[in-house]
Amino acid sequence: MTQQTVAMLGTGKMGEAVLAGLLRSGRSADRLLVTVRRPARGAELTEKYGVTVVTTAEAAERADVLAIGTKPQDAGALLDEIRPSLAPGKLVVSLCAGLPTSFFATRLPEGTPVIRVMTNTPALVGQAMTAISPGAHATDEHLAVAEQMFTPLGATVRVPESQQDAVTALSGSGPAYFYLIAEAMIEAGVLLGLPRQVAHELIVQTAIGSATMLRDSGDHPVKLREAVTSPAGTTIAAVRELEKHGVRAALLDALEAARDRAREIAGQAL
Ligand SMILES: NC(=O)C1=CN([C@@H]2O[C@H](COP(=O)(O)OP(=O)(O)OC[C@H]3O[C@@H](n4cnc5c(N)ncnc54)[C@H](OP(=O)(O)O)[C@@H]3O)[C@@H](O)[C@H]2O)C=CC1
Ligand SMILES: O=C(O)[C@@H]1CCC=N1
Repeated sequence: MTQQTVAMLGTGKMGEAVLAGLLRSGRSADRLLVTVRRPARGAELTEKYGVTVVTTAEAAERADVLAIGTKPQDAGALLDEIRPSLAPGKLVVSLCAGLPTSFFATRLPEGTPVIRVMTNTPALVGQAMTAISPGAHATDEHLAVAEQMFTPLGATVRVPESQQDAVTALSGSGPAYFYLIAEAMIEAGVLLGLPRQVAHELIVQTAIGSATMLRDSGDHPVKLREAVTSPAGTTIAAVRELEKHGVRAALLDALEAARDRAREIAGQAL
């Protein structure tokens, strides 16, 4: 399959992570266009990645794939800019949390194929988790184009669009939860008297080791946790505190809140 030209419309934290991931995976910079709201941001992206900054109209004309990387709240205004210049056959790929493909379809020319993806910032290091859902006019060929775009950035999975708000709560926001836990564990190390840098190194390597075992062993997390938890040992003393403080229930509530917020964002944008 030939490399398509991808335009990232709205290149902030997530757009940049995808852009960097695409370049890192071997896509050439001359197949990548970006649009920005502020010229200084455009200059920064060109200097860092060698990509071309274009107007929204140029992106709509030149790119095969238009990736929407604005905040959901800014997507409507962007679509108003795209609509007059969008030629038939262009694929629109939304990175936006909450917004259904119908949000895009109703604001773009009839028949425009739209794919909704939920990816995450580890795209920067080739470890993204991307969930892909086709909208009304997206064919298997369009899905293949989206997969060709995101597979080099990490893992991909196809999900029904109805599951995308849940996906957003789990893997879209997921890195933030792991960083929060890492931050808290490093603080605990400081509380226990370790130098901050040592605590940082211990927790980062422990996170990498644990994540690698989770992925590579194929074992359920319960089995891996039990293997660490010696009878009358140290781990069970900590686990008792975590359970006492409701960490499990907090995570259930937290992810439900994230899912609900995705729905609310959609409700506000429609
Ligand atoms: N951050 C994350 O981890 C994830 C984010 N997402 C989704 O990705 C999208 C972007 O999020 P994030 O990167 O965090 O947000 P940012 O605010 O960092 O990025 C959005 C970018 O869009 C730019 N922008 C807004 N309107 C326009 C326009 N009309 N033309 C060109 N550029 C425009 C903004 O410019 P300016 O700099 O002027 O504000 C900004 O650079 C959201 O929809 C979010 O739901 C999905 C998964 C994970
Ligand atoms: O916080 C957000 O809304 C975005 C979507 C998923 C991760 N970050």
